[in-house]
Amino acid sequence: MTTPVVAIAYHSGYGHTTVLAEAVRAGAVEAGALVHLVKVDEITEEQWELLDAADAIVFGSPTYMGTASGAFHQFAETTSKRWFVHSWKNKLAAGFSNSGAKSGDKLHTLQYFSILAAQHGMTWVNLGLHPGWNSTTASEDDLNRLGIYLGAGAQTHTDVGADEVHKSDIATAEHLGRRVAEQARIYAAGRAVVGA
Ligand SMILES: Cc1cc2nc3c(=O)[nH]c(=O)nc-3n(C[C@H](O)[C@H](O)[C@H](O)COP(=O)(O)O)c2cc1C
Repeated sequence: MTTPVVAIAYHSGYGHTTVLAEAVRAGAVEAGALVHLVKVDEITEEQWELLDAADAIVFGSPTYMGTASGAFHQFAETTSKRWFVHSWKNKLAAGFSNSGAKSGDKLHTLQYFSILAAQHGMTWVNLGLHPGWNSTTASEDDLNRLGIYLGAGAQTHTDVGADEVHKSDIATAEHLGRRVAEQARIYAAGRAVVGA
């Protein structure tokens, strides 16, 4: 059985989104993937090559002013060199974001990631979970407590440290990592069968 390679390309200004990136990594490793964590604001040429060789790239950023951070946008603009030659075409993609407010417009950040993926011809992997915390019998500790389908969302109060990222959001990010690794394995096996 092939080992899927998952890269997590993320930015975190103050460490909260780093906790989620590490959770995505833990989930993907649990599902048998080889995982590379790449901080996009410190990316090296070797790490660009890791992204180029990955089966899946998971994009992550805090939501700043209703979108991904400036550092992530700078990275995204630099990916245009890959876009020109379609070198990321048919890789899998997914995303996660953290915000201070419950919504905080982070859906827009996830939509932005999915459009970035589409521009590269990548195939988007959604969260694959029903919403949690949406009935009187549900709990704030449910998986996907923020009820997002497109990717993994997290909310962390703006006056707490990275050690207080919500455990449900961490578990949801782990779920995304497992799902991306599982989908990458299925995709790679299918490609081997059809010779693509
Ligand atoms: C410049 C800036 C802009 C922000 N914009 C938003 C926003 O649009 N919506 C929101 O809910 N939180 C916003 N926040 C709060 C961050 O999303 C939140 O603190 C997050 O946990 C930061 O993650 P990080 O530590 O990985 O940078 C903003 C924070 C900063 C510093």
